[in-house]
Amino acid sequence: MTTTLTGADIGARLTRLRQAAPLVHSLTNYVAMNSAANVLLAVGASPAMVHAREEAAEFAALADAVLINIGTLSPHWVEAMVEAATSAGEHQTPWVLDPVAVGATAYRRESAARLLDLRPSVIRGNASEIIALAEDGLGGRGVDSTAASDDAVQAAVALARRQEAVVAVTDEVDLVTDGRRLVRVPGGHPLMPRVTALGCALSGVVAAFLAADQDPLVATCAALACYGEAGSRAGRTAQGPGSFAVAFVDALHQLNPETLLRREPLAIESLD
Ligand SMILES: Nc1ncnc2c1ncn2[C@@H]1O[C@H](COP(=O)(O)OP(=O)(O)OP(=O)(O)O)[C@@H](O)[C@H]1O
Ligand SMILES: Cc1ncsc1CCO
Ligand SMILES: [Mg+2]
Repeated sequence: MTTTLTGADIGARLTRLRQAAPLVHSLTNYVAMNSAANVLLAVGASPAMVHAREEAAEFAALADAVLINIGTLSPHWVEAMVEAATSAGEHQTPWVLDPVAVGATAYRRESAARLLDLRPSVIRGNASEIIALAEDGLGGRGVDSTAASDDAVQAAVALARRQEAVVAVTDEVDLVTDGRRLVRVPGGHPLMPRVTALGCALSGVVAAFLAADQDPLVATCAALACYGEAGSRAGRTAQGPGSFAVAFVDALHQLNPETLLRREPLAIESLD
């Protein structure tokens, strides 16, 4: 059975997010911190980049959603991430894991495994990262993907079933699955992977949408669709990666439910 998610459905979720202005506690990497905060503000959320171990649990308890990104790890950060994820679990606060470059080193794999045990609501990565997580193996070229989202369908479904979580794989066409349903989200622009940390910022946007929705699969699709729409719009005026980054934040800020009405409905395919 296939149902759909229309542009109006996505617009309604964007409106809800902006009304709620969710506080997104972000433990993200040094590269992403500033751009991710600006992206979250542009979409209508309230970012806080708080990563000291001494306050991570307390802050996560205040937040509407939590983002944990392993991009620039060190032991103190990992302990803070474990504290924040544990606190999010205790408070039924949704949280997103971004497993940056998880296939690259044993330290990343071990740290990601500890975080997976704490049950993220959503895992968002590129194809190489999702394949590495699902197969507990190697993959990718540092933080960049060497695979396409279509190569990661089986891995994403298997990981979603094993973790009882939503898994999102981003690429030219994004994939979202909770192990029972599968959605393909087109959109975006080829300059997006040429701007660092746009994927990291997207994981924060997914967290913001989760805070305002009961269904994490639908919330994730809405986040990806809004991001893709803003990316397509920014690509119309950008001269290259530098001006794209600026145009993209402006496009996210200008995005409104009316502009989303023209989007093709997304098919929610049942895997049962
Ligand atoms: N070739 C492409 N065409 C259109 N959109 C793309 C393309 N590649 C990636 N995107 C979009 O870029 C955004 C970021 O996804 P990407 O897969 O680059 O994340 P990532 O590899 O984790 O990024 P980073 O590690 O730099 O933060 C997503 O919205 C995705 O849809
Ligand atoms: C470039 C880079 N290095 C570590 S994290 C990061 C941001 C993109 O994932
Ligand atoms: Mg990434």
